[in-house]
Amino acid sequence: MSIDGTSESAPVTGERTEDAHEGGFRTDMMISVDRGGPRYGEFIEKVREFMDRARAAFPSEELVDELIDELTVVNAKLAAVEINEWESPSGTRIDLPARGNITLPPYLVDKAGDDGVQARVTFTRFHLGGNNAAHGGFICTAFDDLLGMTSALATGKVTRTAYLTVNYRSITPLNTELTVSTSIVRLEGRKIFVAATMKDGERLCAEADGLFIALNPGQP
Ligand SMILES: CCCCCCCCCC(=O)SCCNC(=O)CCNC(=O)[C@H](O)C(C)(C)COP(=O)(O)OP(=O)(O)OC[C@H]1O[C@@H](n2cnc3c(N)ncnc32)[C@H](O)[C@@H]1OP(=O)(O)O
Repeated sequence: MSIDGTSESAPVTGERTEDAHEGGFRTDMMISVDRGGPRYGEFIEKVREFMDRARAAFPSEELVDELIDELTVVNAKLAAVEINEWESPSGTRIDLPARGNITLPPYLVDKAGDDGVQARVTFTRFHLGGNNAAHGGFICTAFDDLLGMTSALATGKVTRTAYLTVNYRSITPLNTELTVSTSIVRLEGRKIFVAATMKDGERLCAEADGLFIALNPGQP
């Protein structure tokens, strides 16, 4: 059944029409660790493995034909259970790496407080930039999400990125557990200045500084 229960194959709109929007990221994130059941995390890992394998594969024409048929079946099953962004397990399952959100590189949070976050992130073949190094855009994605989390925890408010500057200091390897540490630089009214590092052991791979803005009520 689709979001409104009227169509079996509604487009992926993410719209939520039955409730007024309270801000860029809803104040009630409708966090749950139950959605999708106890094996949902395993499902997400299979999807991530698929993304890695699709990126790495050189299939024959016959295999491509076969895969298209199989994926058509899988996509139809998922289309039949589409739901809005607020209630989807992907993004709200805080018990899973990166909240079960396949848009993000998988990370595990070790510490999260109002002064910063420490996490371990691992880039895989899907995140390849070139020559076995991570793509810079995915490094930025990891920083953006973990700094967004940092800003939210420091203020208790819904925030959005105003700017994010990333300096790539050395090669960021794939298939290696990297540590990300974030901190609050200063708070000025609605402005949250933040910073972060990403390291492979002691080696600095990348660092970031950013400004997040606490949204006003109703701000998109
Ligand atoms: C636990 C869950 C964790 C979830 C984490 C998710 C993280 C993901 C975060 C994102 O990726 S958000 C998506 C990317 N960002 C956007 O799409 C934001 C698009 N831009 C906007 O919506 C607005 O420009 C913004 C909300 C950032 C600011 O607009 P406002 O109208 O609210 O603020 P305003 O323009 O009045 O500026 C407020 C203050 O910030 C300053 N400011 C705003 N943008 C700035 C900028 N870019 N650079 C420097 N200063 C800036 C501005 O000068 C001013 O300073 P003062 O108060 O001192 O006068």
